[in-house]
Amino acid sequence: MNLPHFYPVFDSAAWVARAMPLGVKLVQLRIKDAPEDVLRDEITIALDLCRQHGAQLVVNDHWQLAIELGVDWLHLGQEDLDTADIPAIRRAGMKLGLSTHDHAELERALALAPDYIALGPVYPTILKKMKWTEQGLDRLTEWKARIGDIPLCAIGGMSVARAPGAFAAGADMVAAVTDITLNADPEARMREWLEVTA
Ligand SMILES: Cc1ncc(COP(=O)(O)OP(=O)(O)O)c(N)n1
Ligand SMILES: Cc1nc(C(=O)O)sc1CCOP(=O)(O)O
Ligand SMILES: [Mg+2]
Repeated sequence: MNLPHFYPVFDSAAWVARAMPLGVKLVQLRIKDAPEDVLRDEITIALDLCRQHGAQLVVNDHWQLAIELGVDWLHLGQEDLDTADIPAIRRAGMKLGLSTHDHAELERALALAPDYIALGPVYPTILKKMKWTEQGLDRLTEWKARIGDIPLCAIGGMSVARAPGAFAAGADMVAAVTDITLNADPEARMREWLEVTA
């Protein structure tokens, strides 16, 4: 499967609106802790924006809403897998990306035949508290050898400067949050990302 190499992750449709005119073709909407009506509105707006611009929207966590709203892609972590209805997600024709952080999680993910596998945190992240320390680039190489043709996404502390190293180590895609959202000029930063991942 040919997925774009740049995969920004945002917490609102407003960010998706900023990314679309720049030519971003794959974006994740990752909204934690919002009421269902807000989530529904945000996903609907982001989905419309992505469709207008020929981009793919990945919804994080909220698989029931993603099915209801006709989203094509879903991202789930290991805890999400404990409660998600994978057969229902597959029946809805959705493609699935899964988080992994250790070997057991990787084997669990592979058993579900995902459409991409994410490994993180490749570098330390300031976005959220995690029990895993940085995985490092060698781990990306190890993951790629194990998963073969399944696209591998590097996440956690990724930056424009770090992206080439992740690709050289075996990543097919690089996901980033704060390198964009905390930048003084997020649009310029996204353009840099598009250049380095072209
Ligand atoms: C591309 C990508 N990789 C990993 C994650 C993390 O998912 P998860 O472990 O479920 O944690 P939350 O993002 O839900 O806090 C992701 N969202 N995207
Ligand atoms: C949401 C997320 N998941 C991770 C994982 O390792 O599963 S790391 C991460 C945060 C990514 O944000 P930033 O690019 O700002 O480090
Ligand atoms: Mg999750």
